[in-house]
Amino acid sequence: MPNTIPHDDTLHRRGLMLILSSPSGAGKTTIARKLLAEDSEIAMSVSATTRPMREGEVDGKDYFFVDEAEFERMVDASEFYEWATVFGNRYGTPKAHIRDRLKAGGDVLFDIDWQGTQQLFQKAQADVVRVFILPPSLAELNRRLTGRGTDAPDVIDARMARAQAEISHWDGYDYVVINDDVEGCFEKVREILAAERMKRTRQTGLIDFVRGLMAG
Ligand SMILES: Nc1ncnc2c1ncn2[C@@H]1O[C@H](COP(=O)(O)OP(=O)(O)OP(=O)(O)O)[C@@H](O)[C@H]1O
Ligand SMILES: Nc1nc2c(ncn2[C@@H]2O[C@H](COP(=O)(O)O)[C@@H](O)[C@H]2O)c(=O)[nH]1
Repeated sequence: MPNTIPHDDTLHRRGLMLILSSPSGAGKTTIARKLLAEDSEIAMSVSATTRPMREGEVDGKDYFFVDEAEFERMVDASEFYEWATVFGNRYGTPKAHIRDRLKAGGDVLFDIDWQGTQQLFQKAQADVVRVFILPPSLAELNRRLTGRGTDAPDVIDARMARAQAEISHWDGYDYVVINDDVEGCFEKVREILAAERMKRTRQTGLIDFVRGLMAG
């Protein structure tokens, strides 16, 4: 049995599913982009949506933009891990590639709402890490949605009107982080990810190493 310390620990643990949820505009996408830029062990789950594409978004990178009929076909064909209607549009997490990536020890990052989080947690409890991001205030949330400049005033109003209902799901998460400043929030999410990666139950590759130590 091997009793040397495994060097490449990506080969020695199961991947995890890191979920970021928040009311719209609190900063999930901002934190997710930073994480993806700095951490090569995590990859984004790209959702499918019926929402119209925003300026600057890229099909296949930000979302797979599909029409109602295609979304319905994907639901019928069981192509989604989870799906939900959010702000009047449909969003879903395609299964393709996620299972294989987790098995190979790669992590997957999800930017999904509380409904999707509940569904993923029911299906893959042991692999799921749930992080809820709060804005420092509702006024600041409004400023961020407006300042982003991607949505019409009626869309922003609808998202603000849902903000408190979204926040009410905060207690269905393992971690809650206030996104007051981007760097501070990002550091906290990074620390959560680092600690979760070290969980004994995920470090399957250590079993042989520990057995070797125990055997002397
Ligand atoms: N800590 C922060 N301070 C100031 N502005 C921020 C902060 N975090 C994010 N922002 C800005 O707020 C806006 C909304 O952020 P972002 O798009 O990341 O939110 P989101 O939670 O992904 O929203 P949605 O759910 O609608 O996709 C962006 O313009 C972003 O640059
Ligand atoms: N349940 C799911 N929710 C999703 C998914 N992809 C995104 N979302 C959530 O939708 C809202 C709005 O997103 P936006 O890009 O239109 O601003 C936000 O809360 C996302 O987290 C998904 O696949 N499943």
